[in-house]
Amino acid sequence: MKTSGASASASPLLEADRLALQAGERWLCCEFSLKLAMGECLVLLGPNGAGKTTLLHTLAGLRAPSVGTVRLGGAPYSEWSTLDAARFRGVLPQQQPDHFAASVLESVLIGRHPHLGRWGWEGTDDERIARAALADVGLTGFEQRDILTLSGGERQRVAVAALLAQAPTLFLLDEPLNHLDLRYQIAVLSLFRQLADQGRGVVMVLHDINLAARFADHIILLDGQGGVIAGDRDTVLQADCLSHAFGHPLRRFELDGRITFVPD
Ligand SMILES: Nc1ncnc2c1ncn2[C@@H]1O[C@H](COP(=O)(O)OP(=O)(O)OP(=O)(O)O)[C@@H](O)[C@H]1O
Repeated sequence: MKTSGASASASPLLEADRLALQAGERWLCCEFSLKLAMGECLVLLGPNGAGKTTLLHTLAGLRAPSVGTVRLGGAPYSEWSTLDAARFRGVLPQQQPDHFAASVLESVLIGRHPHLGRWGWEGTDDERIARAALADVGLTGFEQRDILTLSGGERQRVAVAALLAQAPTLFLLDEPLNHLDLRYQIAVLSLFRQLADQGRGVVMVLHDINLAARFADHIILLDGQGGVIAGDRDTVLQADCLSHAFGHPLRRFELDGRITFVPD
Protein backbone atom coordinates (compact mmCIF):
# COMPACT_ATOMS: atom_id res chain seq x y z
CA MET A 1 0.00 0.00 0.00
CA LYS A 2 1.30 3.45 -0.91
CA THR A 3 0.97 5.70 2.07
CA SER A 4 4.16 7.75 2.19
CA GLY A 5 3.18 11.31 1.36
CA ALA A 6 6.81 12.38 1.75
CA SER A 7 8.17 10.09 -0.97
CA ALA A 8 5.18 10.78 -3.26
CA SER A 9 5.78 14.53 -3.05
CA ALA A 10 9.54 14.20 -3.73
CA SER A 11 9.03 12.11 -6.90
CA PRO A 12 7.61 13.17 -10.25
CA LEU A 13 3.82 12.97 -10.14
CA LEU A 14 3.82 10.56 -13.04
CA GLU A 15 6.48 8.63 -14.91
CA ALA A 16 6.29 6.19 -17.78
CA ASP A 17 9.38 4.28 -18.79
CA ARG A 18 9.74 2.64 -22.22
CA LEU A 19 5.98 2.46 -22.56
CA ALA A 20 4.37 0.80 -25.59
CA LEU A 21 0.67 0.10 -26.08
CA GLN A 22 -1.17 -2.52 -28.06
CA ALA A 23 -4.90 -2.83 -28.83
CA GLY A 24 -5.83 -6.22 -30.26
CA GLU A 25 -3.13 -7.02 -32.83
CA ARG A 26 -2.23 -3.39 -33.46
CA TRP A 27 0.61 -1.46 -31.80
CA LEU A 28 -0.76 2.00 -30.99
CA CYS A 29 2.60 3.49 -30.04
CA CYS A 30 6.22 2.50 -30.05
CA GLU A 31 8.34 2.78 -26.89
CA PHE A 32 8.60 6.19 -25.30
CA SER A 33 9.11 7.63 -21.83
CA LEU A 34 7.64 10.60 -19.98
CA LYS A 35 7.91 12.42 -16.68
CA LEU A 36 5.39 14.90 -15.31
CA ALA A 37 6.41 17.16 -12.42
CA MET A 38 4.25 19.28 -10.14
CA GLY A 39 3.11 22.43 -11.94
CA GLU A 40 3.10 20.86 -15.41
CA CYS A 41 0.40 20.27 -17.99
CA LEU A 42 0.75 17.52 -20.60
CA VAL A 43 -1.60 17.28 -23.59
CA LEU A 44 -2.15 14.10 -25.61
CA LEU A 45 -2.91 14.81 -29.27
CA GLY A 46 -3.56 12.64 -32.30
CA PRO A 47 -6.21 11.55 -34.80
CA ASN A 48 -9.24 9.40 -33.99
CA GLY A 49 -8.27 5.90 -32.97
CA ALA A 50 -4.60 6.84 -32.43
CA GLY A 51 -4.64 5.60 -28.82
CA LYS A 52 -5.04 8.75 -26.70
CA THR A 53 -7.71 7.27 -24.40
CA THR A 54 -5.80 3.99 -24.16
CA LEU A 55 -2.69 5.94 -23.15
CA LEU A 56 -4.59 8.08 -20.64
CA HIS A 57 -6.15 4.95 -19.08
CA THR A 58 -2.71 3.35 -18.87
CA LEU A 59 -1.27 6.43 -17.17
CA ALA A 60 -4.28 6.40 -14.81
CA GLY A 61 -3.59 2.76 -13.84
CA LEU A 62 -6.91 1.59 -15.33
CA ARG A 63 -5.15 -0.81 -17.70
CA ALA A 64 -1.70 -2.38 -17.65
CA PRO A 65 0.91 -1.23 -20.19
CA SER A 66 1.66 -3.75 -22.95
CA VAL A 67 5.36 -2.96 -22.48
CA GLY A 68 7.14 -0.75 -19.94
CA THR A 69 6.19 0.69 -16.57
CA VAL A 70 4.06 3.49 -15.14
CA ARG A 71 4.80 5.05 -11.74
CA LEU A 72 2.47 7.33 -9.86
CA GLY A 73 4.19 9.54 -7.27
CA GLY A 74 7.28 7.32 -7.53
CA ALA A 75 5.61 3.91 -7.14
CA PRO A 76 3.92 1.44 -9.51
CA TYR A 77 0.13 1.25 -9.25
CA SER A 78 0.48 -2.24 -7.72
CA GLU A 79 1.91 -0.57 -4.60
CA TRP A 80 -0.99 1.88 -4.25
CA SER A 81 -4.22 1.01 -2.47
CA THR A 82 -7.33 1.90 -4.46
CA LEU A 83 -8.21 4.56 -1.88
CA ASP A 84 -4.78 6.22 -1.80
CA ALA A 85 -4.62 6.22 -5.59
CA ALA A 86 -8.07 7.87 -5.74
CA ARG A 87 -6.84 10.60 -3.40
CA PHE A 88 -3.69 11.19 -5.44
CA ARG A 89 -5.02 11.03 -9.00
CA GLY A 90 -8.47 11.72 -10.41
CA VAL A 91 -9.84 10.77 -13.83
CA LEU A 92 -12.42 12.57 -15.96
CA PRO A 93 -13.83 9.94 -18.35
CA GLN A 94 -14.73 10.75 -21.95
CA GLN A 95 -18.43 9.93 -21.42
CA GLN A 96 -20.54 10.54 -18.31
CA PRO A 97 -22.82 7.53 -17.84
CA ASP A 98 -26.05 8.41 -16.00
CA HIS A 99 -28.21 5.45 -15.16
CA PHE A 100 -30.15 6.87 -12.21
CA ALA A 101 -31.77 10.15 -11.26
CA ALA A 102 -29.69 12.10 -8.71
CA SER A 103 -29.34 15.72 -7.77
CA VAL A 104 -26.43 17.75 -9.10
CA LEU A 105 -25.11 18.23 -5.54
CA GLU A 106 -25.25 14.47 -4.84
CA SER A 107 -23.39 13.81 -8.08
CA VAL A 108 -20.60 16.24 -7.16
CA LEU A 109 -20.38 14.80 -3.64
CA ILE A 110 -19.39 11.45 -5.20
CA GLY A 111 -16.03 13.16 -5.81
CA ARG A 112 -15.57 13.39 -2.03
CA HIS A 113 -15.88 9.61 -1.47
CA PRO A 114 -12.10 8.90 -1.32
CA HIS A 115 -11.89 11.44 1.53
CA LEU A 116 -14.81 10.31 3.69
CA GLY A 117 -14.29 8.87 7.14
CA ARG A 118 -14.87 5.31 8.24
CA TRP A 119 -18.69 5.55 8.18
CA GLY A 120 -18.79 7.10 4.74
CA TRP A 121 -20.97 10.08 5.66
CA GLU A 122 -20.45 13.38 3.90
CA GLY A 123 -20.00 16.27 6.32
CA THR A 124 -20.52 20.01 6.08
CA ASP A 125 -16.95 20.45 4.82
CA ASP A 126 -17.61 18.02 1.96
CA GLU A 127 -20.77 19.92 1.05
CA ARG A 128 -18.92 23.25 1.18
CA ILE A 129 -16.22 21.85 -1.15
CA ALA A 130 -18.84 20.46 -3.55
CA ARG A 131 -20.72 23.79 -3.65
CA ALA A 132 -17.45 25.66 -4.28
CA ALA A 133 -16.63 23.25 -7.13
CA LEU A 134 -20.05 23.92 -8.67
CA ALA A 135 -19.38 27.66 -8.40
CA ASP A 136 -16.02 27.13 -10.16
CA VAL A 137 -17.81 25.70 -13.20
CA GLY A 138 -20.61 28.28 -13.22
CA LEU A 139 -23.32 25.98 -11.83
CA THR A 140 -24.33 27.75 -8.63
CA GLY A 141 -28.12 27.40 -8.36
CA PHE A 142 -28.14 23.96 -10.03
CA GLU A 143 -27.58 22.02 -6.77
CA GLN A 144 -31.05 20.44 -6.54
CA ARG A 145 -31.59 19.86 -10.27
CA ASP A 146 -31.95 16.25 -11.41
CA ILE A 147 -28.83 15.34 -13.34
CA LEU A 148 -30.94 13.64 -16.04
CA THR A 149 -32.50 17.01 -16.94
CA LEU A 150 -29.18 18.77 -17.69
CA SER A 151 -27.89 19.76 -21.12
CA GLY A 152 -24.75 18.04 -22.42
CA GLY A 153 -22.51 20.97 -21.51
CA GLU A 154 -24.06 21.35 -18.04
CA ARG A 155 -23.59 17.62 -17.42
CA GLN A 156 -19.95 17.86 -18.49
CA ARG A 157 -19.40 20.74 -16.07
CA VAL A 158 -20.94 18.67 -13.24
CA ALA A 159 -18.39 15.94 -14.01
CA VAL A 160 -15.59 18.53 -13.87
CA ALA A 161 -16.99 19.81 -10.54
CA ALA A 162 -17.01 16.25 -9.10
CA LEU A 163 -13.35 15.90 -10.07
CA LEU A 164 -12.51 19.29 -8.53
CA ALA A 165 -14.26 18.14 -5.33
CA GLN A 166 -12.11 14.99 -5.36
CA ALA A 167 -9.13 17.40 -5.21
CA PRO A 168 -6.42 15.03 -6.45
CA THR A 169 -2.80 16.06 -6.93
CA LEU A 170 -2.84 14.74 -10.50
CA PHE A 171 -5.75 15.28 -12.90
CA LEU A 172 -6.18 12.94 -15.90
CA LEU A 173 -8.80 14.32 -18.28
CA ASP A 174 -10.21 12.58 -21.36
CA GLU A 175 -11.57 15.24 -23.71
CA PRO A 176 -12.61 17.65 -20.93
CA LEU A 177 -14.05 20.03 -23.55
CA ASN A 178 -16.74 17.58 -24.73
CA HIS A 179 -20.07 19.44 -25.17
CA LEU A 180 -18.62 22.75 -23.90
CA ASP A 181 -19.19 26.03 -25.69
CA LEU A 182 -16.30 28.38 -26.43
CA ARG A 183 -16.58 30.30 -23.17
CA TYR A 184 -16.55 27.20 -20.99
CA GLN A 185 -13.79 25.57 -23.06
CA ILE A 186 -11.51 28.46 -22.12
CA ALA A 187 -12.87 28.64 -18.56
CA VAL A 188 -12.31 24.92 -17.88
CA LEU A 189 -8.82 24.89 -19.40
CA SER A 190 -7.91 28.07 -17.48
CA LEU A 191 -9.10 26.39 -14.28
CA PHE A 192 -6.88 23.35 -14.80
CA ARG A 193 -3.97 25.53 -15.92
CA GLN A 194 -4.35 27.49 -12.67
CA LEU A 195 -4.39 24.23 -10.66
CA ALA A 196 -1.18 23.17 -12.42
CA ASP A 197 0.39 26.55 -11.71
CA GLN A 198 -0.51 26.01 -8.03
CA GLY A 199 1.51 22.77 -8.01
CA ARG A 200 -0.84 20.05 -9.25
CA GLY A 201 -0.28 18.06 -12.43
CA VAL A 202 -2.60 17.81 -15.43
CA VAL A 203 -2.66 15.30 -18.29
CA MET A 204 -5.42 15.75 -20.85
CA VAL A 205 -6.60 14.51 -24.19
CA LEU A 206 -7.56 17.37 -26.49
CA HIS A 207 -8.62 17.56 -30.13
CA ASP A 208 -7.97 21.30 -30.50
CA ILE A 209 -4.34 21.91 -31.47
CA ASN A 210 -4.61 25.65 -30.82
CA LEU A 211 -5.89 25.17 -27.28
CA ALA A 212 -3.10 22.64 -26.73
CA ALA A 213 -0.63 25.30 -27.95
CA ARG A 214 -2.11 27.76 -25.47
CA PHE A 215 -2.36 25.62 -22.33
CA ALA A 216 0.22 22.77 -22.53
CA ASP A 217 3.81 22.65 -21.31
CA HIS A 218 4.44 19.28 -22.95
CA ILE A 219 2.77 17.38 -25.79
CA ILE A 220 2.61 13.75 -26.77
CA LEU A 221 1.57 13.44 -30.39
CA LEU A 222 0.42 9.99 -31.54
CA ASP A 223 0.36 9.66 -35.32
CA GLY A 224 -2.11 6.76 -35.49
CA GLN A 225 0.48 4.45 -37.06
CA GLY A 226 2.53 3.66 -33.97
CA GLY A 227 4.69 6.78 -34.16
CA VAL A 228 5.07 9.04 -31.11
CA ILE A 229 6.60 12.48 -30.74
CA ALA A 230 6.94 13.55 -27.13
CA GLY A 231 8.51 16.73 -25.84
CA ASP A 232 8.11 20.39 -25.01
CA ARG A 233 5.13 22.11 -26.62
CA ASP A 234 7.20 24.17 -29.06
CA THR A 235 9.27 21.19 -30.15
CA VAL A 236 6.29 18.97 -30.92
CA LEU A 237 3.89 21.55 -32.34
CA GLN A 238 5.41 21.88 -35.80
CA ALA A 239 3.26 22.09 -38.93
CA ASP A 240 4.98 19.13 -40.64
CA CYS A 241 4.60 16.74 -37.66
CA LEU A 242 0.97 17.75 -37.12
CA SER A 243 0.09 17.55 -40.83
CA HIS A 244 1.59 14.05 -40.97
CA ALA A 245 -0.21 12.88 -37.81
CA PHE A 246 -3.62 14.28 -38.73
CA GLY A 247 -3.34 13.39 -42.43
CA HIS A 248 -4.20 16.95 -43.46
CA PRO A 249 -1.93 19.90 -44.30
CA LEU A 250 -1.73 22.57 -41.59
CA ARG A 251 -0.05 25.97 -41.60
CA ARG A 252 1.48 27.65 -38.56
CA PHE A 253 0.90 31.36 -37.85
CA GLU A 254 1.93 33.59 -34.98
CA LEU A 255 -0.73 36.08 -33.96
CA ASP A 256 -0.03 38.56 -31.13
CA GLY A 257 2.62 36.15 -29.84
CA ARG A 258 0.23 33.20 -29.88
CA ILE A 259 0.92 30.16 -32.10
CA THR A 260 -2.03 29.17 -34.28
CA PHE A 261 -2.43 26.29 -36.73
CA VAL A 262 -4.86 26.60 -39.62
CA PRO A 263 -5.91 23.66 -41.82
CA ASP A 264 -5.40 24.22 -45.58
N1 LIG B 1 -10.03 -4.69 -27.62
C1 LIG B 1 -9.67 -4.08 -28.73
N2 LIG B 1 -9.39 -4.79 -29.85
C2 LIG B 1 -9.01 -4.17 -30.99
N3 LIG B 1 -8.87 -2.83 -31.09
C3 LIG B 1 -9.15 -2.09 -30.01
C4 LIG B 1 -9.55 -2.67 -28.77
N4 LIG B 1 -9.75 -1.67 -27.88
C5 LIG B 1 -9.48 -0.53 -28.55
N5 LIG B 1 -9.14 -0.77 -29.82
C6 LIG B 1 -8.75 0.21 -30.84
O1 LIG B 1 -7.64 0.93 -30.35
C7 LIG B 1 -7.59 2.19 -30.99
C8 LIG B 1 -7.29 3.28 -29.97
O2 LIG B 1 -8.48 3.63 -29.26
P1 LIG B 1 -8.53 4.92 -28.36
O3 LIG B 1 -9.91 5.02 -27.79
O4 LIG B 1 -7.40 4.88 -27.41
O5 LIG B 1 -8.27 6.06 -29.44
P2 LIG B 1 -8.36 7.66 -29.31
O6 LIG B 1 -7.07 8.21 -29.85
O7 LIG B 1 -8.72 8.05 -27.93
O8 LIG B 1 -9.54 7.95 -30.33
P3 LIG B 1 -10.70 9.08 -30.41
O9 LIG B 1 -10.01 10.38 -30.79
O10 LIG B 1 -11.55 8.57 -31.53
O11 LIG B 1 -11.41 9.14 -29.08
C9 LIG B 1 -8.92 2.35 -31.74
O12 LIG B 1 -8.68 2.13 -33.12
C10 LIG B 1 -9.79 1.24 -31.16
O13 LIG B 1 -10.73 0.79 -32.10
